[in-house]
Amino acid sequence: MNRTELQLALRPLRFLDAHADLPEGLLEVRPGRLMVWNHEAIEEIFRADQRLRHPGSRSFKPLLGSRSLLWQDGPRHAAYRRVLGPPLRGRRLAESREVIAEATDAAIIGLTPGCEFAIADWTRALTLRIMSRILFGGAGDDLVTPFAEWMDRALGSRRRMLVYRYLRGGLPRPDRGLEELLVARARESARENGTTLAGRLLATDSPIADLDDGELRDQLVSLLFAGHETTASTAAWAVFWIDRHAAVRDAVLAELAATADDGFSADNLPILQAVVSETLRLTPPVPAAGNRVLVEPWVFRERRFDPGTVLMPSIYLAHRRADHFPDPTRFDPHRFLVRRMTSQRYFPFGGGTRHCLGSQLGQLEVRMIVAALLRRRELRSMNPRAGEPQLRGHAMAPSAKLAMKVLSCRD
Ligand code: HEM
Repeated sequence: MNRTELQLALRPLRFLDAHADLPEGLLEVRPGRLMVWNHEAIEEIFRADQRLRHPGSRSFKPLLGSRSLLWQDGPRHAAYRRVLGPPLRGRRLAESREVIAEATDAAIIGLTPGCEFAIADWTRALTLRIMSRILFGGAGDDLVTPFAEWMDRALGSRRRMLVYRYLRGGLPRPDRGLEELLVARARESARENGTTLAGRLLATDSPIADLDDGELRDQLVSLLFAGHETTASTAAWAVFWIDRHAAVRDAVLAELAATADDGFSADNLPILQAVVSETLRLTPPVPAAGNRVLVEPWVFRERRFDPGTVLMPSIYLAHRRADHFPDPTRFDPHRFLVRRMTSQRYFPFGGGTRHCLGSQLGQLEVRMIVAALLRRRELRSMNPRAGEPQLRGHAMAPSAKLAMKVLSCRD
């Protein structure tokens, strides 16, 4: 490992901030490994995505499994997207609305006046329950609790994560008992309720119905992981940013007071949606999209990159370019009300053939959680300095120390 890689591993955000102004938007971390945030290069990479390889990160492969759809390529990957994509977008999202509303309702009841709670833990527990119900049809404490404990063991401490990554060959797998429980729950759900995500994965007419237990396990873990950590961080950051900006809070509250919409329609709640978009810009839960590996030579601005070069699209750096986002470190949802962002400059959900399958579901959850919280509780941050951007695993998540206090109930 060279000096640059060491700095990136030990102090990733400080390292990224120090390079944000590099005009070319490219940085060779070591020979054959390129961080990319130049918008023209990003456009080329996402356009060529089908011809690139997506091998996944060394540390996450043991966690999610070597056959996770996150690093499959070719027809098998396309089949996964055909099966999982439709229920997670468009009108079919209405099927998840009740699940999100019920789970959020139950979580808010526990927030009584005077209580202080860690916002990131609270949103994480909630979004894991939601994802578990969408996947299996039931939240199941026997499954959700050990899953959350395992995630915390793997990602809860940056120091521990570095030890796993560099000394133990990757993040830890869950206990065998939990893996077996996940698989059994999925097969049971598919027998009883074909409309769950597990039911769709295992439907007899699905192009991937031949899944063996090992490959099924990898997809269940991947969906639970990708579907809750990211959404939880976004919701927690959104609550934090709203708390820090009184004018934004007032504007969102006024918008909510003028409609009965629970957050389902972004069109009815443009200011709340702008808050979600700006949260995803300034504190993107996934700071770098998945690694891409060149299969053919690539020439960009007269520089030639050989096959085998690993490209790392940096969402964090692209979102902090001052020429694209004036005063980039300022939280300003207004930018999303006056301008349409292009997908090479703003890509919190990645792009190309790997564009996040849950982008619409994730934003829906965040809107509904934030809308319900603001409507029903008056909150204040107890220690805003703990809201300093930081990483949990590879993801950006507020510190477990960031606490909110319930000042009063509004319902
Ligand atoms: C605000 C919430 C979320 C954010 C910011 C987010 C972000 C991302 C990003 C950056 C990628 C990588 C894309 C790339 O490499 O180009 C990704 C992939 C993925 N996400 Fe999300 N995600 C979110 C919510 C969800 C949810 C709710 C699900 C639920 C199913 C989900 C499922 C996936 C899957 C399956 C992939 C892999 C897609 C593929 O490789 O074909 N995500 N997400």
